[in-house]
Amino acid sequence: MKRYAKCPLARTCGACQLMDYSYPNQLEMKMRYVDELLGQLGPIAPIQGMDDPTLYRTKVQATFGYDWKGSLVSGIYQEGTHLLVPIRSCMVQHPLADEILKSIRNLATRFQITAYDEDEGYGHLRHVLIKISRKTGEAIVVLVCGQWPIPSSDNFIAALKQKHPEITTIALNMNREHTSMVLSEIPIKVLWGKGYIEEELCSLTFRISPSSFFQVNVEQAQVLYSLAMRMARIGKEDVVIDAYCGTGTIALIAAKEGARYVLGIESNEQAVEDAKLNAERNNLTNAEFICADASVELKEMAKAKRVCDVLFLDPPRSGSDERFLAAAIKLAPKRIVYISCNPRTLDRDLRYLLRFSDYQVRGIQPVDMFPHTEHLETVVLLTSE
Ligand SMILES: C[S@@+](CC[C@H](N)C(=O)[O-])C[C@H]1O[C@@H](n2cnc3c(N)ncnc32)[C@H](O)[C@@H]1O
Repeated sequence: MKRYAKCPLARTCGACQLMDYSYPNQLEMKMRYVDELLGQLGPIAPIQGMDDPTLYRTKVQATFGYDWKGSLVSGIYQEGTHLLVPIRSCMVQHPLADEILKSIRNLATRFQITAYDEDEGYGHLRHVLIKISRKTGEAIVVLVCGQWPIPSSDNFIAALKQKHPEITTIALNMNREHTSMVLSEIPIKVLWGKGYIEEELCSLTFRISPSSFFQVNVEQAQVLYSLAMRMARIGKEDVVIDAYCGTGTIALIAAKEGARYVLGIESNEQAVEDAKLNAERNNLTNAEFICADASVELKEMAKAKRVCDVLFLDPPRSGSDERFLAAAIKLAPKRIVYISCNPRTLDRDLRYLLRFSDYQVRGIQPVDMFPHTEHLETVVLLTSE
């Protein structure tokens, strides 16, 4: 395992809660946590960590404000506070993000673009969201603003593009809400560029738009999805459902594995558009995508007695819900593969499935998708045989 220097900001910034521990110790702690929570439910395989647990994040969000000298800074709020910790370099983020943020700070100062003051409801730049492709090196930059236009907006965009030819999209999200959410509900508007980046995952190409979900650690996402596919054992005759499918990653990998038919269900319209284009881009004609609430759709499918051999679900941190889980039991797939970024809601949902059906947990596989933080992903296989 590669040696790395500990981050000097870890204690102040608070995003990397485990930075004080060596990486092997972090993996041990995560393993113990999963064991305490899920150990009674089924066998747990050793956690899959990274060889080099640094510079892995390809999605970066920074908040803008001022330091005590009045200079424009960007960073993150200290956990649970409104105290902005200025960050110039982060050891878990892709290095291009630090460079782009530095340029934005310099250009904003030059063009007298101010940081948005949430309490006063006054100022321009509130946050910047950056998404980077490891494969192509391209980047999307979303300017989250309380006011638009910002001073010299055209010159600012031209100068940013010139400084970073890697940026292929610059977009705007207006956010004047009193909220901790970075993006508001107002649709993101592309100001310049093609509107997406392309990433490679498990030998497929994926288009990622500014608002679509995509795993932030691409290297570990490949590990996660490969393990999920191994659990799913997809056969040539299998009908597969990928619920909460995002841009279609799991669905399309299952389609490539040779499933007869794959249906992806996702509630974010832009992500569904991306998923459809991703199917075309990868010449996969055995996958379809619909924009719907996963619980509503699965309930309809169960009512219509639709066939499903393998059901993947990869819900947000809040987990799935009883309507979805009850419909999954009724649909009776041969295998359920549950991918979760929150062991607590995973535990809650698994207990529901075990209580109200004959499904048994056959395998639990933790994957360290977020080294140095307290977060992790877990894949679980359930069958009723
Ligand atoms: C953890 S992400 C998983 C995405 C995808 N499987 C991947 O790995 O890229 C969860 C996804 O669920 C979607 N989502 C949230 N609530 C939903 C719902 N009720 N019905 C369908 N999709 C939902 C989100 O938009 C997001 O794309």
